Amino acid sequence: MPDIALRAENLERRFGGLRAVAGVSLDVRRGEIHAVIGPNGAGKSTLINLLSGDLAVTAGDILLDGRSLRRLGPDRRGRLGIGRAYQKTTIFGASSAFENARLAVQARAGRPLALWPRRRAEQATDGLAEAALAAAGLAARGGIRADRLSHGEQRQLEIAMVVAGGAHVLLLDEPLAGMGTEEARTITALIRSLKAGRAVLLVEHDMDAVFALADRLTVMADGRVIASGSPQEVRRDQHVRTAYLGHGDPG
Ligand SMILES: Nc1ncnc2c1ncn2[C@@H]1O[C@H](COP(=O)(O)OP(=O)(O)OP(=O)(O)O)[C@@H](O)[C@H]1O
Repeated sequence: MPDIALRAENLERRFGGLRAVAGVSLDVRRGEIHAVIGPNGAGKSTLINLLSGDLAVTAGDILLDGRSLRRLGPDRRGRLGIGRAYQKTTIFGASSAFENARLAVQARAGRPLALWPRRRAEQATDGLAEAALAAAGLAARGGIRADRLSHGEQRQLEIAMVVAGGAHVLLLDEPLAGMGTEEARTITALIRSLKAGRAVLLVEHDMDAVFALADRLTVMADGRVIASGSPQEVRRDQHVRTAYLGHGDPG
């Protein structure tokens, strides 16, 4: 049986007369990176917003391990294990990278850790924060003020915070946007390392990264899925080549 963590069923979102997402179904399995690609305006960001709970669905459903999330807001979804890396909006610039990671652990921990003896709770929180920083390649940068980190490191920190928050489903919206080659390589390796034990949904315009990372690819255009399958299958799909990738080889 496929190990489906997150499922979108006939998802739809209208903005007035526009169907930005028009009946999208897809699965994200544990241990896999499922990339969603498509031209500008295809509905990719809207889809991520529907999955995270930042936007309400017009129709359809979202299932996390079989449980409907449709009526839950982003905070509830976060506590159930859906983590979204927002572009810098969650980082406190004046706090250190470590303190940011620590806050993310505390936000997840809530009551359970609060019931522990104070010293033990603090040690556990620190340990989880350090582990998350290490997982994001920032083990040596914990003491640096977040606003002094490079652009790429700040993106690493956002990912560390999602990991620190205990997410097992990760929603990544253009994690490579605005990155230089070296930074993109670091983040690509980081994303690859995250899929062990987690389900990753990745929206990304960098096709080199997409084809390097994706285990499964869904192509959207005009709010609909026009193709879905392995990267090799999608690459061969004539409809996709015409609609999006152009006639040339995508890379
Ligand atoms: N809040 C909104 N109100 C009205 N229309 C919206 C809103 N958000 C998105 N849209 C429209 O929905 C469609 C899909 O937009 P969306 O941002 O999801 O596409 P996208 O695939 O993420 O594009 P890009 O690759 O440029 O980020 C577009 O036509 C967009 O103008």
